[in-house]
Amino acid sequence: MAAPSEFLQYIDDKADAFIQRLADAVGIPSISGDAKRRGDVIKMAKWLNDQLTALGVETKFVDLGKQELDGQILDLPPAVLGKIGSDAAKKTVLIYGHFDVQPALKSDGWNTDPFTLVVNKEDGQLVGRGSSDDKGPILGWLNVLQYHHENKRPLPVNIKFCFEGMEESGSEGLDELVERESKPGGYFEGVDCVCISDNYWLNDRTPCLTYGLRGLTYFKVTVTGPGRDLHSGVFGRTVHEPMTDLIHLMGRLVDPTGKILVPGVDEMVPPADEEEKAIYKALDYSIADVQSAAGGEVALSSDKVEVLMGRMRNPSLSLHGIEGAFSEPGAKTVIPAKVSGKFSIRLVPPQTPEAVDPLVITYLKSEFAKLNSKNTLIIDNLHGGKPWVADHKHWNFEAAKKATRAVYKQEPDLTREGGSIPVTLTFAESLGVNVLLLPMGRGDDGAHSTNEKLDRSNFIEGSKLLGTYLYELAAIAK
Ligand SMILES: NCC(=O)N[C@@H](Cc1c[nH]cn1)C(=O)O
Ligand SMILES: [Zn+2]
Ligand SMILES: [Zn+2]
Repeated sequence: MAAPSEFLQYIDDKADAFIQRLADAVGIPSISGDAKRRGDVIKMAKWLNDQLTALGVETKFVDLGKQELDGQILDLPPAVLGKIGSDAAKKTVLIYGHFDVQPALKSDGWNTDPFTLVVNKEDGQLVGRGSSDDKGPILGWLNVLQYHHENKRPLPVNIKFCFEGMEESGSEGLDELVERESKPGGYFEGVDCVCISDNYWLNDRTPCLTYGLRGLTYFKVTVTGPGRDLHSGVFGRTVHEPMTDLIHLMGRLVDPTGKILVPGVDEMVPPADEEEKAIYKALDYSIADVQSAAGGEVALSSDKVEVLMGRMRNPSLSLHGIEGAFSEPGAKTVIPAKVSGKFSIRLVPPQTPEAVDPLVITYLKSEFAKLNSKNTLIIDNLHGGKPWVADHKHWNFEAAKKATRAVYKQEPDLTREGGSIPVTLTFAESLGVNVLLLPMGRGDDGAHSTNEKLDRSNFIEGSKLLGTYLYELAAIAK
């Protein structure tokens, strides 16, 4: 069943109003990882709830409990659940998205205020934190709802919504909710398939459907010893310096070619055979794409297949930062008393946090022991999630393929994503249904980075895609 042309026209006609709504959403700095912004994440939950109810969705907030962050006990932002339609003759699709964002400061290198959406008339870019990850896609669903509500048109499928405000910080509390509500009599009872729009095309020209995500395990490694910060002229070469120990440990985790040095981690993953490599070779991707998205000529290899496998089917270990280190301008001659290094490992099947974490912990302890340092090592695992791979021949993917052809007049790439959305696997396992990732944004959107953007055409055509997918779902026999 093709989407009505009236729907497609409506999305074009309302484009400016939809962009204004995106500006309103971006204007709420809903940073889940910053204790000071927790009120804004909750404000964003309320904003989204108001939008949904105004468009005819029956909603409810679900309290997810409390969290300890930066030494404070904070309320977790509520999940926003919704449902619209209960026609037993129609399929029921569960839509997930997240309304929290990554931190962003103008001083990180943004050209404009991250929380004021800038509409660039020349190149059509909508610049602001969350424009692509994940407020734009969430609002794409609202755009679809608005057409049906305003024009009193029935939706082609029943929809259930699950929106959370902690995705960028480990989705605390969500797995329990999903597991509970997937049981008979639960909120998600009757769901036939799941759709998540929260990742990106591989490049800036070819839409894609995504059937895999990497998992994640995130560590904080603290080295402490001195009772307070010290003068390096007085204590240099006199005491064990926490930063020296930490840098040594961090330097033993991964080599400059990306090889993970923790014994057993890379080795868990079987090498790709020629048949699998052919999948990556066929994708519309080039070294120029990765370099243009990265903003520098920094690809690890000149072989496209190697680069794609590094992102899609191999694990990676990234060093993220050091808390407690001197990082201000100037030349302070300090020996920091306590420093915490942060790193994470992206996991691929068959890796799980349960299998990888002990290897990391044992290795860090043995490397630290070799230093004969009198400092203390503390290892914390902050959060984790398993990788996920789906059947891309399922009717859920078929519907999305048809929708992509209809809207973009292109065949979508089939990709595995390098990022992580831990709840995806929980949906797949708890509900026992197929999960599809249907991205709206492009590979160069700069999610998690400075000057994050969503192209106007991706927002508008992407809204058409999401609506058309619902019509194509309705047309396919289960
Ligand atoms: N768009 C999905 C995404 O960005 N997911 C995050 C999840 C995460 C986990 N810990 C912090 N963030 C990702 O980094 O992949
Ligand atoms: Zn996201
Ligand atoms: Zn993200």
